[in-house]
Amino acid sequence: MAAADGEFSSSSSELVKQISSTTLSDEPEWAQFSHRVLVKTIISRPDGGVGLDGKKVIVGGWVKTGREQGKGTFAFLELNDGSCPGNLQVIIDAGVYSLSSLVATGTCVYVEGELKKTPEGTRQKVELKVSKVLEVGIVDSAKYPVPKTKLTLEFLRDLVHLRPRTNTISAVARIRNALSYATHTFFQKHGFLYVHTPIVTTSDCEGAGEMFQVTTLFSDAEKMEKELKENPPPSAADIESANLLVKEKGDAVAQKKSEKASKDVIKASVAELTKAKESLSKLEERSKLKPGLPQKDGKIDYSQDFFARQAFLTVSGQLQVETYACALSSVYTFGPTFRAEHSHTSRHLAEFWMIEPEIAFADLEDDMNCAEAYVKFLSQWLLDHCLDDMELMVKNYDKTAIERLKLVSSTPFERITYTDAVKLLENVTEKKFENKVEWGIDLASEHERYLTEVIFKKPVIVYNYPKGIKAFYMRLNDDMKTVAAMDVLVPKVGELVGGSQREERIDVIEERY
Ligand SMILES: NC(=O)C[C@H](N)C(=O)O
Repeated sequence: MAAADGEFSSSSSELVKQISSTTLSDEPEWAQFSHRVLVKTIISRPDGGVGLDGKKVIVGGWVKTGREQGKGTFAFLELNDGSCPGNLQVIIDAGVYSLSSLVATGTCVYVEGELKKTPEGTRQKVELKVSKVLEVGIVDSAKYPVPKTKLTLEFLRDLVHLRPRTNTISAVARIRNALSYATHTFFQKHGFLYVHTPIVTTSDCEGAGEMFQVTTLFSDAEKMEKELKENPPPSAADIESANLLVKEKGDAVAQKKSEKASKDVIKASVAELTKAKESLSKLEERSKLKPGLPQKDGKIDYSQDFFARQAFLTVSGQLQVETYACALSSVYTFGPTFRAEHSHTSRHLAEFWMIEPEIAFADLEDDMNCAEAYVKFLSQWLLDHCLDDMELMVKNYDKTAIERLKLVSSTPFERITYTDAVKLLENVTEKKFENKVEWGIDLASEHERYLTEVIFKKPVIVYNYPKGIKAFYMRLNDDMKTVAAMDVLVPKVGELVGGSQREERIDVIEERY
């Protein structure tokens, strides 16, 4: 196991070492599908871009800050294109373009120029001296709502179209992107197949949480109400007269027949009767329309819903992906999941993305090895690929984030049975837990964090949980009291991963279900 972990964590840092030790190209890296050079490929080079001194490039981005200088003879722009948190410093002479229309924060610019080494000691290693402004999307600085100053995340919720331009939201987007890519890289590298499980489903897994219902009954009912208002249903009198008309027309046909009228006359009379019958049945059909939700036996009639039964947004793709594991062997899902819990904490999101691997021909130890290797791989990946964004997180949100990534990526996780973990927690005297510790309880977040942060000071895997607090599909251990389940706990978060060995004995699972 240690060998496997070592392999995962070193492989991505090895890659970074290899990249940085190779000779840097002295040509800018032009984007493949847009006519420009990404800012990241200039300023994030190990030499800070110095090797590109004198090279012509085109860049595009949005001005973070801009200022006119030298009594309006030139302007400095800090240009960000989202490819990395850093900005490229851009200098434009007044002779090249009207400076006042470029300097407002948020202005979109697409410019051509030459990269120049900056004097020793300046923060930037290179800057762009613009020779031509190719495009400008101007901004009215009096109205632009995302100024240089920090805005609260709450406030940014109302600026949906502009918030990706803020340091925080763009860093989060890059970090999520990196973690998604790392997730696929990890599982693909280990031969797992990516399976898409349904987002709309009738299954609630093991009752993992409250579900959001997916239904068209409400919009159908609203449409119906509107329609009935515009076009009221027929009254009893309308139906009565339509009935009378059918009767009249029927009598007329009989009359014509008894008079032995010509074929054409009878045919015409029958056609009138058919018409009267059709309009009666239409009226009868419409008279059945009722506003509100369809009901049957005092309950909502889901047979009239879109799927002819109740459907929900998925809380977990596990049960569906298990069916694929029993045909394709090791598989994983990675997609959005939804929980309608009215608990508004950072631990309870209504919508989140979940990775659910299912490993064939494996036991709990394989499961723990996989979880540990995956968490280490992601941590190392962030250190290797998103250090600049993580530094922003450390500065503004979470002082120890990088320290913890280093710890998680490099330290073997402690493994302890639930029973031993409870014993350790029962012996704690220096702290009073809000929730009493005793064998059989579901460990609360305070217990999990105490184990990982105070007792072990590193990630911990707790395994073999009491069967009473775990799902029916987890394998019953020989002690008949615990199941082969495990949770990975990490400092400051608590539970990060949960998993188990599946019960393969049909009689045991049937009894527990
Ligand atoms: N809910 C969990 O965390 C357990 C996980 N679904 C499992 O596979 O065992």
